[in-house]
Amino acid sequence: MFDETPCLNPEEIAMAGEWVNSPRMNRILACLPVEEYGRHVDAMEFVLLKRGEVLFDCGDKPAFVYFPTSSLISLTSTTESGSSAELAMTGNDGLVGTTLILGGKCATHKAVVQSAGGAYRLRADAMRFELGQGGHLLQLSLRYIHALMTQMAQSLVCNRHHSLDQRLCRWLLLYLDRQPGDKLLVTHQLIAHMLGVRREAVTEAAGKLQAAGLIQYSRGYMVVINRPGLEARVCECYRAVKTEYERLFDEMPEPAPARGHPPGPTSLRHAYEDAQAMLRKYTDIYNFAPVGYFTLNASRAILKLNLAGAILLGIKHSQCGQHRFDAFVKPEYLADLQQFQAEVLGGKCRGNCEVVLTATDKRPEALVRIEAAPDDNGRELHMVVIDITAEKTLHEREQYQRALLDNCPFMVWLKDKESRFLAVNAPFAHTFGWPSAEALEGRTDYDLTSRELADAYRADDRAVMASGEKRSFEEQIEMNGALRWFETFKSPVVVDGRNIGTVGFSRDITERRRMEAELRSLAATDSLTQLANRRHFLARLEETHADLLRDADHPVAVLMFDLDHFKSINDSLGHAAGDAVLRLFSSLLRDELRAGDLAGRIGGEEFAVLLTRSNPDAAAAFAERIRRKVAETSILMDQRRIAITVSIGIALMLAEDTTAEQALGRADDALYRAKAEGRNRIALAETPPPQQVFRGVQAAM
Ligand SMILES: Nc1nc2c(ncn2[C@@H]2O[C@H](COP(=O)(O)OP(=O)(O)OP(=O)(O)O)[C@@H](O)[C@H]2O)c(=O)[nH]1
Repeated sequence: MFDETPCLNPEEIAMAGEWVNSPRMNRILACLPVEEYGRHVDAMEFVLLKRGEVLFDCGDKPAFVYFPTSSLISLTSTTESGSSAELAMTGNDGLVGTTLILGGKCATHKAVVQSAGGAYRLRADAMRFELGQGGHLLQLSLRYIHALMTQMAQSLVCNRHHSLDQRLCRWLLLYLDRQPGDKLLVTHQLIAHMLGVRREAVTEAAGKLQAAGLIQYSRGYMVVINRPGLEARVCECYRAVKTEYERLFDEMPEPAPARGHPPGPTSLRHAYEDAQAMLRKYTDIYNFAPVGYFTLNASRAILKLNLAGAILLGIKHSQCGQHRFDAFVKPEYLADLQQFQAEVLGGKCRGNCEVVLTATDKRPEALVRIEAAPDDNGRELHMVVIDITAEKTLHEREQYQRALLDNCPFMVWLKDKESRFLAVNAPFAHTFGWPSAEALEGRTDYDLTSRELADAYRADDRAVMASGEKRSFEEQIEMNGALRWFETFKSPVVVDGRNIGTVGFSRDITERRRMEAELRSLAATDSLTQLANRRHFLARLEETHADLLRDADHPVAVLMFDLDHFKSINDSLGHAAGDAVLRLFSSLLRDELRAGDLAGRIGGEEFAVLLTRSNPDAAAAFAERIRRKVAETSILMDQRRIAITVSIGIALMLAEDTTAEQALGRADDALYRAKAEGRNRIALAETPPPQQVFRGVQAAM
């Protein structure tokens, strides 16, 4: 029938290339509502058809339905003797594969590419599924078949009753209406074939049209240069077909890019561009949304889904219709999903449901939140599916972190670089008397404490951020009327090498401090007398000596005391009585001390006293007061009155002393002398001269 084998010449490629890229160039596809269009487009495949290519032959089972955009397809019928004629032609006005739509198994005609160009094709099974949905595509397809039958019937009438000139005009105009541009890549032989007449007759008729200035032809192609002239000359068969085709598109509810009068190539192109722009926008929003969009029918077959949805399920975007959503849901969640669907379709207001999707080869199991609404008829479910696995994991991790923080015995806080609290733990909020940790978020130290303290904390934070170093300190803060000790650690929070805030830990160490003080005191105290023990007394003696070396203007006196004949008390009355005497003497001693002075028990019944900022006279007066008080005191025990006396040695600590114990040694020597001289008396160490010290004391004795 065609003298060329299937091919594309450069001119055809240029023409096709100009038009190939938009499914909306096909008027049926352009008439589909955007939603339905979006669903089909993904399943379609673009093909560049070569002139002479047979899409299917009579008796074939068509594997695809074609929606030509810039190609033109002839539907032809061939007799047993081999002669053929064109039944109808289909271009961007329709589809090829009507057998499928009408439910037939095999094609009753042949579909052959008459003019090379582009087409989109949909697999037969996908088309059947779409037709089964009863949507706009079905309506349009049936209407198109009606228009096609009109074209066939009109061709039959025309071929029988009208002149070849008119038939040629009809054929050329039908051709032009179905493909872009005004150029027809046809030979006289081809036209003759299509019209079922001899080539010479076509050449003659074409010659007339060319002579009338309506067309121009050269070998292989024809250009229409006066379309109105052709329309004036054509018979009514063309207009009958055209009217039917316009009705097909005009009565569709959805606005189509091409309406009203037959669009010329330019207006058609604009309409396509607008439609394409709108589609691109819509498709982008729909497909690149960060959540999955799904439309399910009553049995939860996926009618439509976007790119994110396809990725979530691990299926191809074009595979909608082949899957049920249930296949991706873990079985234990199916009942809830079904109930959710029933409630949504039944108009009950259920916010969402959460189900777990089974793992795919691209991702592990995913927890998704589904929000849904019914379509207008309450039959389909429009779902937004959000993968909340990460959100849930994050939430759980936050709960763990919160538990960790709240159960931490420290107060913990995080501050931004403006010293605003980003997070604090429950102990922190509790310590400052706030109802919850959350209530402190966004607040500052100025909301918690005095301006002065808040200023200091702010300065600390800045110092930590500026230096990038940790800081720790102990401080005493008045809290609820009581002074409490806190130990605080602050560190910078570093992200990508920048200090963006601080993290702090603090704990109340009031009790620890109290215990430490108690331990220190216990370690320094003689348990029997509650005076300083020997170790503590000697330590203080050392410190005092060091002070004296720095400041010799404040003399220090060291006194040694020893109870006289103490052994006899022990021996005669027992050890407990001896202890009682030691305690009594200690209390007498303590009563005479000024602040800054220290008394210690440095041996069994030996005591020492350190008098700071003293002088020989004052030290002697102190010693004398003690001696007299002891002598005047007696203890009644086992109905016996026990009299006690004490001997005392005094020495001044000298700046020349190389050790503190030298002064103690001199006081001990003086004590020894006091004992030797008869006890119950005071003796002053050799240096400084004794007469200075004893002035007035001797007189008292
Ligand atoms: N009850 C009691 N006795 C103690 C304690 N420590 C030491 N002693 C006794 O104190 C006595 C000290 O006796 P001595 O050193 O001989 O001195 P003294 O009897 O006081 O005689 P002079 O010091 O020379 O007057 C001993 O009997 C010790 O056992 C103590 O903690 N309690």
